[in-house]
Amino acid sequence: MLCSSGTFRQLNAIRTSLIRFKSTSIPDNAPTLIENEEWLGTLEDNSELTHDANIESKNYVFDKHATKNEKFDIKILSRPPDSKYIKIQSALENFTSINYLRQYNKHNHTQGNFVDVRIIQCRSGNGGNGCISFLRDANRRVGPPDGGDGGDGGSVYVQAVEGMNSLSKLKTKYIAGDGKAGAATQLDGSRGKDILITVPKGTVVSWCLDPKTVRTLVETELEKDKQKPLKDILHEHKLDIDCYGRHKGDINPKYIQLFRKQYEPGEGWIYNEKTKEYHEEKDWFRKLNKNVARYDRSLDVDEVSKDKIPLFGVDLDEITDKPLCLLEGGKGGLGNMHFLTSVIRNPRFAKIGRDGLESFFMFELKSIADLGLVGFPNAGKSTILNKISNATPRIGSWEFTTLRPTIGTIMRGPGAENFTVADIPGIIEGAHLDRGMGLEFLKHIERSKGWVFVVALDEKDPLATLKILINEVGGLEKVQAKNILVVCNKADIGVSNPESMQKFLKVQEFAANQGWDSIPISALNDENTDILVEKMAKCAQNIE
Ligand SMILES: Nc1nc2c(ncn2[C@@H]2O[C@H](COP(=O)(O)OP(=O)(O)OP(=O)(O)O)[C@@H](O)[C@H]2O)c(=O)[nH]1
Repeated sequence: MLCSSGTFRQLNAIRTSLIRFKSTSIPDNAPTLIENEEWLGTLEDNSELTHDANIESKNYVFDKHATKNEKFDIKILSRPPDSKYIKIQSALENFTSINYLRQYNKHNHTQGNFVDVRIIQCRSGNGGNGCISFLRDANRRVGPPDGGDGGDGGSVYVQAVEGMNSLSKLKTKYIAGDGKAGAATQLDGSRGKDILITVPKGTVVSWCLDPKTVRTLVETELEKDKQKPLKDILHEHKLDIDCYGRHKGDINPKYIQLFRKQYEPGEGWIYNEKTKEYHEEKDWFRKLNKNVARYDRSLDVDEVSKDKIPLFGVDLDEITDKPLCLLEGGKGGLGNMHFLTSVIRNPRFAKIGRDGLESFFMFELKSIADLGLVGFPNAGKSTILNKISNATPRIGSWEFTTLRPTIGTIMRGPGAENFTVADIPGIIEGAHLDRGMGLEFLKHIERSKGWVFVVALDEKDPLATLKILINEVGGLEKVQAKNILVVCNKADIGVSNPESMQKFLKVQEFAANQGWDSIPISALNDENTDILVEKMAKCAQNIE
């Protein structure tokens, strides 16, 4: 395009003034000298910072989800004011999964897609480093500092969602992204990528040990005594842990304190051109660092207050609306633009980013269904589930057909609520004494609202069987805390035999004395199964 010389001169004048304006302007989002001095001034307070001041900042996030029941034995070693933390000691078995360790081959964890325990390594991202940079333009070789801050490291979150019923999709490692370093022209580094681990409703997430460390210990112990049961090894070894209460002054341990590998307050500088030693000799740097050390301490306090995991686990028994932060990313380091003061014109230093956190977590799927079927092998549990639900469990007339839980959803048509039922691995007599699969099976129905005891009427004494079952799952008192229904299956066998009727009546009387409902059915012939569904639906409702 052609233009007259006058217009050209005008355009040129505008361009020059724009360039001049740009080159001489002080960066607009960098803190000014006055702001920096004010900020450093606020750090001059000499009172001691304690993490008590901030203790509740993260706890409320977990409060709703921290498991209510104290599930295992702990010994208190010391408490404040004798120590900073509530120091506890507890057996190793509480911080690992026996089931997980028993099955060295990870494929053993699965039957189909069902996986109920995983030990997972998680790491939140490190913060990016602050940048050392100075504005440069045609007029100034070294202008004011303009090094941006490092980005914060990504965090690791967990959330219980609809539509999952296994932990099989979880990875063995989740690593959040590191924050990017800050850059010249006040550019802050980008935030590291967050990680969201989605799990099924009913998952409990607890802090645990690195399984490799535990295996090494187990192997060493087994070298000494090959016969020693795994359970005993894990029970005998104790672990000391630093804990914290629910709130300031609480002397009962509720949270495990996690610690970052972190620099000491006043450390964590990066220097350019001049060395650390050069700076440390200068009064102006020492004075600045005294204040910045206090800033570091405040970060420390903030981290300590956030880096806590409920001692007995995070109970995701409901869908969580918002993800819960398991490990928070490290904060990004300050760029040199924060250290411009009337004394320090050329801050050739910046702060490094804070470290992220690394930890192992045990994910256990605890409540897998509203109801759990409880019965010895061959009682007909799989057949029942097969008849009343969409599940297709394996059925066989031999013991231990069911090795992993099968979950069936019972659809009750419009207007009626559906419910889920789990057929769990067969209980055998002595399971509570660790025979067979031990009490592993119990954890799947521990949280179920109701238990459905299944006995077979072709047995000699179904009532005696029922009593043994009650004993195996923890005794009458424990059972009474649940909604209970007693099912007498195989009612077709000896149907014309009055003895069979007598067996049912005995069971019914015992059940009624406990306030429980009972029903005779023949799962095989589909007899009484419709009434069974109605009774089960009642059993699956919340206890008033
Ligand atoms: N006669 C008769 N046989 C039944 C009835 N219900 C189940 N059976 C048979 O009993 C055997 C065992 O049934 P399952 O349903 O596999 O028993 P289970 O309790 O699930 O057994 P595990 O999976 O080993 O715990 C099978 O041969 C079934 O056909 C019934 O009502 N009447």
